[in-house]
Formats: sequence, C-alpha cells, structure tokens
Amino acid sequence: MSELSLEAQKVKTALEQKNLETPLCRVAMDNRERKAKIEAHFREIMQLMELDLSDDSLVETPRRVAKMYVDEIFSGLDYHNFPKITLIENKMQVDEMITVRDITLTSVCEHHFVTIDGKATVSYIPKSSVIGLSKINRIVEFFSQRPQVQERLTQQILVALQTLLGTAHVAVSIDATHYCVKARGVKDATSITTTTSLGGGFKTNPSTRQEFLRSLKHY
Ligand SMILES: Nc1nc2c(ncn2[C@@H]2O[C@H](COP(=O)(O)OP(=O)(O)OP(=O)(O)O)[C@@H](O)[C@H]2O)c(=O)[nH]1
Ligand SMILES: [Zn+2]
Repeated sequence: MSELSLEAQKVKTALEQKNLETPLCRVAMDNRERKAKIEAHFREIMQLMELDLSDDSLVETPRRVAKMYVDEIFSGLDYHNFPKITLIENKMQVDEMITVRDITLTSVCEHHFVTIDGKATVSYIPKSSVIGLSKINRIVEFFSQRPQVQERLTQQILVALQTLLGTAHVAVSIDATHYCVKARGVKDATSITTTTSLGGGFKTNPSTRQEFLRSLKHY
C-alpha cells in the first residue's frame, strides 16, 4: 500500500485529535478481497429478499454494489483517496473572505444507508496561503463519500480546511435533504436540514459571522 500524502496525514491526525474522525475498525485487506466479500454478502441479502439472482438484470448487482461501495460512494473512508491539494502563496495579501457557494454534495446517511442530497457553502479568510478553488469542492466530496451524519460531515470539512490553510478562520454550512426522512420513515418530502460550523473570526467576530450568514441567503 502506498504512503499517504502529507496533506492526508495532517488532516487525519487533526480529526483524530479532535475526536471528529469517522468511527472505524480497520481490517487489513486489499480492496480486491474487500470487494469480493462485500459482493458475497450482498448476494446473500438479495437472496434473503427472495430475488432471483439468475435473472439477467439482477445477476451482476452484487458485484456492482461492491464496486460502488469501495471505489465510489465510500471511497472517502480511505485516505489514499484524499485529493491532491494545491496551495498558492498569498502574495496578493488577500485578507477578506473567499466564499465558494452551492457546492454539490451527495453523501450517504450512516443510519439507513440512503442518500443525503445537498449543497455546501465554504468561506475562509486567508493567512499565508490560498487554496486552489476546485480543491474545496474535492474536500467536500472526499468527506461526503463516507457513511455520514450531517453534523460530523460539516465539522470534518471545517477541520480539514483549517489544517490545510493554517488558519482557524473557516466557515462551512450545509443544506441537505435526507432520503431517510423523505423516502421512508416520517416521509417528509420538503424539510431541509442546515448545519453550520464556524471557526476563528467567523465564530468570535459578530460582523464576520454576519457576513458569512448573509452570504448563505443569496438563493
Ligand atoms: N442528527 C442527525 N440525525 C440523522 C441524520 N441522518 C439521519 N438521522 C436520524 O437518525 C435517527 C435514527 O433514529 P432511529 O429511531 O434509530 O431510526 P428509525 O426507527 O429508522 O427512525 P425514523 O427515521 O424516525 O423512522 C432518525 O431520527 C434519522 O432522522 C443526520 O445526518 N444527523
Ligand atoms: Zn438516515
């Protein structure tokens, strides 16, 4: 297994220190073996639901699900998939808020394993470096590709950016529809959950906080 990038190591350590890491029990296994086992278990789940696995539309489903879990929707459980981060020296001496709004976010509820569909807004006030804009989207995507609760997802994005940017002045807000609320259970098709995590001046300085919260009201 290749070494983790320095950025991935730093973010992982910061989350562990703050007790914000996703609860994990590591299993020493390569991804090929992991997918083979998930496929076998999923085949059994489908058989228990009395689905005919010899049907040509269903026969490949266990393999597809295993591949989707490991390589796609839960790929953020593996820090080897942490995005490459580009930091640029803040030669421009930007000391005002930079905001990326309406970042598409698709995650999975860890209680029911169904979709969380939302969008994130991220702001920060640079110190010595600014981050490549797309890297903010990629960090949101990395932590979304785990089984999640929205509160932890919001905090993980905040701490990752604080760690990489070397500043506490970061703010994250997520609006999301939980399909465990919409498509089952209470079956509320319209409610949206908002979670916000504020760091540094976004928490302590009322006008910075207001500027961020106002920026959320553009849509
Ligand atoms: N705080 C929080 N709760 C969540 C999130 N996603 C799902 N939940 C909630 O997790 C709870 C699990 O409650 P349980 O009573 O154990 O599960 P359940 O019987 O399926 O509950 P219902 O959804 O009410 O039918 C539910 O209230 C979900 O709405 C999330 O991101 N954050
Ligand atoms: Zn749920």
